Amino acid sequence: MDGEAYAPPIFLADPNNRFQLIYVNRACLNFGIQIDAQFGKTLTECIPTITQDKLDELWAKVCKSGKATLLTDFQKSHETVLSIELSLSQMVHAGKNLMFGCIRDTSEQGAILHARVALEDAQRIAHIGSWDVDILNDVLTWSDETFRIWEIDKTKFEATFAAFVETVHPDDREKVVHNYNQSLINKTLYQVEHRLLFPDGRVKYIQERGEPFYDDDGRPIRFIGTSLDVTERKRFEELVALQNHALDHMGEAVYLVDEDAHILHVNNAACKMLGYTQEELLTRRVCDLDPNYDPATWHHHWNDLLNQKTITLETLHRSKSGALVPIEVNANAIEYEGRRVNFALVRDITERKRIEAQIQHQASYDALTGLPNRRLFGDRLREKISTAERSGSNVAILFIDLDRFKEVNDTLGHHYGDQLLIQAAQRIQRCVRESDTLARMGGDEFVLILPDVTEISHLGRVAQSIIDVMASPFDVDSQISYVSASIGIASYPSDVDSFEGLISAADQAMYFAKERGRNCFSFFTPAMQKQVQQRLSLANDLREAMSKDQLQIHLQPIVDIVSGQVVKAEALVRWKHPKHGMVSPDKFIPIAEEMGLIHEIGDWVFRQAAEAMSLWLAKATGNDCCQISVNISARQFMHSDIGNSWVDYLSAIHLPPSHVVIEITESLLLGDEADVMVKLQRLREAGMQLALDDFGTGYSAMSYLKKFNIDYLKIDRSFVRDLESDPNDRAIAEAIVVMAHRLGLRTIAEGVETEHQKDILAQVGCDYVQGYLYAKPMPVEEFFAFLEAK
Ligand SMILES: Nc1nc2c(ncn2[C@@H]2O[C@@H]3COP(=O)(O)O[C@H]4[C@@H](O)[C@H](n5cnc6c(=O)[nH]c(N)nc65)O[C@@H]4COP(=O)(O)O[C@H]3[C@H]2O)c(=O)[nH]1
Repeated sequence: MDGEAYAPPIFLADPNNRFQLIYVNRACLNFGIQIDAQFGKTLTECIPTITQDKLDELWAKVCKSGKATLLTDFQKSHETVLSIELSLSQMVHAGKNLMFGCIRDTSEQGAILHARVALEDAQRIAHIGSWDVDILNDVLTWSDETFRIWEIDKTKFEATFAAFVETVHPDDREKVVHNYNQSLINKTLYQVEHRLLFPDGRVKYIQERGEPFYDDDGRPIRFIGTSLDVTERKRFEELVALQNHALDHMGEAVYLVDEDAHILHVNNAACKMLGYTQEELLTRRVCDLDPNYDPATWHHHWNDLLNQKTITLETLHRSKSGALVPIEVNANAIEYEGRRVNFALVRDITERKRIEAQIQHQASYDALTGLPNRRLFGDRLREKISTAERSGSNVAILFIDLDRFKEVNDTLGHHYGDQLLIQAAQRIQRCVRESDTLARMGGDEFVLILPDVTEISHLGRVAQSIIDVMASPFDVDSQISYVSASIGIASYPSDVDSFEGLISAADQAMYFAKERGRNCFSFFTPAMQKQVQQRLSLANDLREAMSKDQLQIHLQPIVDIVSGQVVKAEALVRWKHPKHGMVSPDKFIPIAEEMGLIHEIGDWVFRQAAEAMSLWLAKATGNDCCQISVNISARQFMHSDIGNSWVDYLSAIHLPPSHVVIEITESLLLGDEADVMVKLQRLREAGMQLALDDFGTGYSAMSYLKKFNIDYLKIDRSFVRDLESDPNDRAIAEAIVVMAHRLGLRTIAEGVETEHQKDILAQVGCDYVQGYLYAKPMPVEEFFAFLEAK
């Protein structure tokens, strides 16, 4: 292509010949002015929009000021009309003054201008600048927007690549240059993200993209590209990253779930809770994790959520290992750009569930034995009763109370008692069927529910087997003890027709078994009801017995077996009940113990006995070694400060303590040795003596006798009773006496009713005798009369 192709269209016209065209160049041909065919035409014929007058006017202007311009339209072709600018001047050619004209297509320039303005606007709006590197000349051209993004004054910028690099954040320069060079070398797209650091400390994020151009020899000549200000996007991304970071560091799991239960997002806590990776969870639906949701129930749940906006529920999610994790879900329906999602906060409530279960267990089970407690027993019994009602069957309960447990507990300590209860529970459990319920009602009371009882004899067999398993000794920390069981049996509906009635009936039957001598069972009978009521009313009346002077002491003489002299007396309490007459201490002492009245009663008996002794001393002639003995129960001894108050009292009434004997039972010596020792020692140091009551019936551990400085052994009535007929009892009595004497103790035989018994006791060397043979216990006045009569 020659140079004219790029030259602007120019012409020469003769002003003196109606502006006839005398020259047009080839650019005019391209422009649409046909020179060959049209040569010799006037300018107005070629460009009809210019009139002759207008040309004259323009020529006059050229002649005057050297140049003139005209904007007009030009019908280039049938369809195209151009806006053209004619730049006119004069030129002398061949002695003629000619009009020289240059034509410029302003319509194209306008379009370019318009396009450039539009591009600038677009760049400004989009924050995209453009740049162009002329590599050969190291000239960098920036668009206006690039300058704006860079916040650089056009006029003050040295437009080179090096100058551009200088504008980049120092930490990012290396990366920018590296990427630029790599792109040039590899002929690849240039992409980089870098920062601009402004003098005031602000930072902008720029994303650059560019493309290198090469000449035919492969040399890079040009590099053009764009710069996008991504600061806002970056800040948003940072914010999103921060939010994700925060979500990932939340203790609670977060799920984002769509309408179809697809998991859209989960945080770290969710992954950790279920053992899945985030990718794994994002391929799952809630229905895949939650056994409580299938697509239908999920849909239902979704609708509820949309209605209520927020729902809190408990469910289970299966972890990767297959374990079910109990969770609490706080689901929130949220809408984002028309899309509804469930933003759920999910908490692992395994620990809470465990504690709840534990509390539930504690509320229903006895902590010591692990058996159902009174509450659960109640629920189960009600359940069995209603089943029995429907099926017409019988439900029985066995009320089991451990005999002498309180004594063991008081004397051997609570730890011992607890361990014994555990062992007892295990033993009873061995006697029952799977369908039976054994519960602990508290203390030493157990109850057994036996549903579907068809044969009453079965109940007896179960009760007996329980009694049998209790017979073997209990061994706790190598300390042996014996505890038996008393059992009461009642059935629904054959004995009673209510829940409460059944429990009370079995309880009454159990008391009856106790009264029958313990270690046995009793079936409920209506007569028991009456007895229990009596017992209850006794308990009520006992509270007032002291204040209403209904208690008395009776004295029973104790006789020296050799001299036949009354040398001692035992004080035995009596209750003269206004309605029931004399109530035996065997009946009311246990009630007093249960009610805590034993201390008051015991103190009162002691003082009465001490006063009686003082009187006896005052009346005695030459028998100043006489003594009075007072019973003290293990409970009374363990839970009171008897030593000091009694010693004080004796000194207040001027009675030498040597005239008092305290009768204790063997069980007392098995307890907290140190405490018992101290208390007993205090009594002995004060001068009182100690007698061990009911010897032979309990533990009969000889070692205690010496250790606790016992003075008298009282041979129990049960050995004395059959002395005449049972050679064993005689042997036992003799053994006790021999052993006691060896240890320096003296013996008192209780319950001596016949001369023959007395003779045998004398033969075996017993020291003292007490019993109906001499006298029954009698009021104090009678006792003195009895003494005088002798
Ligand atoms: N069959 C028969 N019985 C005889 C004979 N000689 C005496 N007895 C009875 O045997 C019991 C002897 O008292 P214990 O073994 O200490 O047994 C006493 C004692 O353990 C307790 N007790 C009585 N008074 C008190 C007291 O003030 N405090 C305490 N803690 N317990 C007492 O009540 C138990 C029963 O006392 P009691 O009914 O007075 O019964 C007395 C007495 O009346 C006899 O020859 N034949």
